[in-house]
Amino acid sequence: MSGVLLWVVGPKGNAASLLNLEPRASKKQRRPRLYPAGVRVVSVVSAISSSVASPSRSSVERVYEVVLKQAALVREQRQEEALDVKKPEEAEGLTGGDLLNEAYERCGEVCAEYAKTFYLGTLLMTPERRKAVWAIYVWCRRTDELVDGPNAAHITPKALDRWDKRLNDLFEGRPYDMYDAALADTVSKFPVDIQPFKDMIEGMRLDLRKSRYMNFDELYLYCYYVAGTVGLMSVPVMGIAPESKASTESVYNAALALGIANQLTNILRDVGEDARRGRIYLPQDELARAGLSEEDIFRGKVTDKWRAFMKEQIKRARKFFDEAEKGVVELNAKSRWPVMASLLLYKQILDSIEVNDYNNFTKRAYVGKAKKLLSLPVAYGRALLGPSTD
Ligand SMILES: CC(C)=CCC/C(C)=C/CC/C(C)=C/CC/C(C)=C/[C@@H]1[C@@H](COP(=O)(O)OP(=O)(O)O)[C@]1(C)CC/C=C(\C)CC/C=C(\C)CCC=C(C)C
Ligand SMILES: [Mn+2]
Repeated sequence: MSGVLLWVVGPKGNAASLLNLEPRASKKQRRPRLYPAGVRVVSVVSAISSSVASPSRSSVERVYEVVLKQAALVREQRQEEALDVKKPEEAEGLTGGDLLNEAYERCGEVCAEYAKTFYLGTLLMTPERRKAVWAIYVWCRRTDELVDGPNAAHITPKALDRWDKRLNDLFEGRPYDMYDAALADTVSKFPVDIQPFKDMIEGMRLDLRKSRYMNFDELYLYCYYVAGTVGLMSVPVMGIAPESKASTESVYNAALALGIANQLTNILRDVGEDARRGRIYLPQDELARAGLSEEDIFRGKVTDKWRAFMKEQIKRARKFFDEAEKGVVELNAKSRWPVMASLLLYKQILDSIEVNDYNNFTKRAYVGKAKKLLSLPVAYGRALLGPSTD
């Protein structure tokens, strides 16, 4: 893949590079690389904007507006399905093509490389849904890599503006490279709104300028941007079970909750690692109420105050997981299991923090292979439950 980061820092694209497919390399050479190495990035400051960034409302209210908008789009699709309008699976032959198939295949390779368990889970989905989830995954991974990858030190708000512009282009059917082409095809087939994608970029902008969160309201908005958005992007593709009687909004809320729960868990797992980068993704007011200072975090000593604080943070993350779990059973049958499995696996990171006696400063919480394997039949059993029908 060529020119991805170059495009971010300053497009060199021309009409021919809109579908930037390389000749197929040998299997060994084909390890997916998200960005070319050694690209110099120009530093220019730029203004930051977001449709959900308005200071007068709470974060929950702002995010809920996006949920409603996205839910309305999917409600329309469900009505069309009820009227037997052509489904994306059936439309495959109309939009297929070797280049597009190869683009999706590459997205699958990236998923398999970066998130093996998740990739295996997607194999349970229908081919169309699986390919679409891969395309979304790759876009999310690349977006995160901009601020967390090898070139992160050079990424500026201006570079993110370019990535944003490129997103607009692909939603309008003008993809810049093959990964974008896969996503462009996905968003043309499924009722996916651009807003959650834009909001994820906004989360990355936030990461460039902010390293402290005054209260949970601020942290919630950050978690929505970088993770809740993934839930909103995924539901239109995973689909809601046709027999589900749950409201579309409630399913979206559950999807949002899963993203928030995952990100809160990420944050709690990575406290030490983040502190070493000068970052504290914990609500400052709650830290103060627990009698903890920034120095306590940087010192990284597990004290009774820290344990008590962590217990509350873990309790809150678990509430979001519980909220999410109620929605998983409303998804299409073939999407339920992988989502439930990922939920159970991520939730267990919280258990592991407890097992580590809340030492998330120097001990990394992880879920061992045996526990991972055991989660699969448990997830299967819960996924079998199926949607609410009354
Ligand atoms: C009704 C219902 C419950 C539906 C399910 C909806 C659904 C599938 C939700 C998915 C939630 C999810 C997996 C969110 C991702 C959260 C996450 C971990 C975000 C990470 C952000 C930044 O984190 P940070 O930089 O702090 O951490 P790292 O050290 O970098 O890890 C992300 C890295 C953002 C980028 C996100 C991704 C690459 C994951 C994208 C995943 C998908 C598109 C597929 C989701 C599908 C399944 C089956 C889980
Ligand atoms: Mn990251």
